[in-house]
Amino acid sequence: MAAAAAAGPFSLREVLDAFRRCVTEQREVLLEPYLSGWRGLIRFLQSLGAVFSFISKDAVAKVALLEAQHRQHRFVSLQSLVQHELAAGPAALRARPDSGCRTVLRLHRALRWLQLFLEGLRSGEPRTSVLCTDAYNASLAQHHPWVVRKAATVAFCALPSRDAFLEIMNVGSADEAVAMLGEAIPYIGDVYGITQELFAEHKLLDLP
Ligand SMILES: CCCCCCCC/C=C\CCCCCCCC(=O)N[C@@H](COP(=O)(O)O)[C@H](O)/C=C/CCCCCCCCCCCCC
Repeated sequence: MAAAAAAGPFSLREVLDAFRRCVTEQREVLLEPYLSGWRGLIRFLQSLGAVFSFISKDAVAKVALLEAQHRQHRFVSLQSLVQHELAAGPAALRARPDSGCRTVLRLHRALRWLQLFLEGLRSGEPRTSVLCTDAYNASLAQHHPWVVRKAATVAFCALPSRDAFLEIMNVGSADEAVAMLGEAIPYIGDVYGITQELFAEHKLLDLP
């Protein structure tokens, strides 16, 4: 938990750099920058206040689980993690509530939410709660029970304005922030696309 909650202000540039460093020439997704990108995002979420703590706690726990596996097995990439866990057989993997694969899958779905949300912010729509709800309904919501969906949509009403979001990104003027979003979204989309293919290839997109 401590590592994922590391101090320091949010910087979209750092998150962008982390996701840019994720993808290798061989189209592998490196675990270290992937987790670093998530740690940056979590820092942002934690700065939004207690109303979002049930979400950040879940994200912190998932990143911490992957950090522990990264330390223990020295996985370099998502591909090596998947290969290692599949070696025990698909049935054994499906039975594990603490597998790296099911944890990555949850973050992977959240990455799709992020991609859609950032696209919305870039589009100029000022109502962040609407942007966030739309992105959520098109991604994570279908995997969450009613009570989580309800709590999430209530929390979204407490989101700061679009202008505040652009300021918190810490990259200069609103125009510069929007430009950086345009730069960041394809990197995030690339990581999402490669992970989606990897999980589809191994029939892991519905891990319980
Ligand atoms: C300048 C713009 C930058 C935007 C930065 C956004 C920062 C967002 C940081 C983190 C995103 C949250 C990641 C949430 C991961 C959720 C994983 C998940 O689906 N977990 C559920 C299933 O887990 P298992 O039970 O199967 O282990 C779990 O039940 C979830 C519980 C918490 C509710 C999750 C709601 C997620 C809403 C989407 C994030 C909204 C954040 C809004 C902040 C802008």
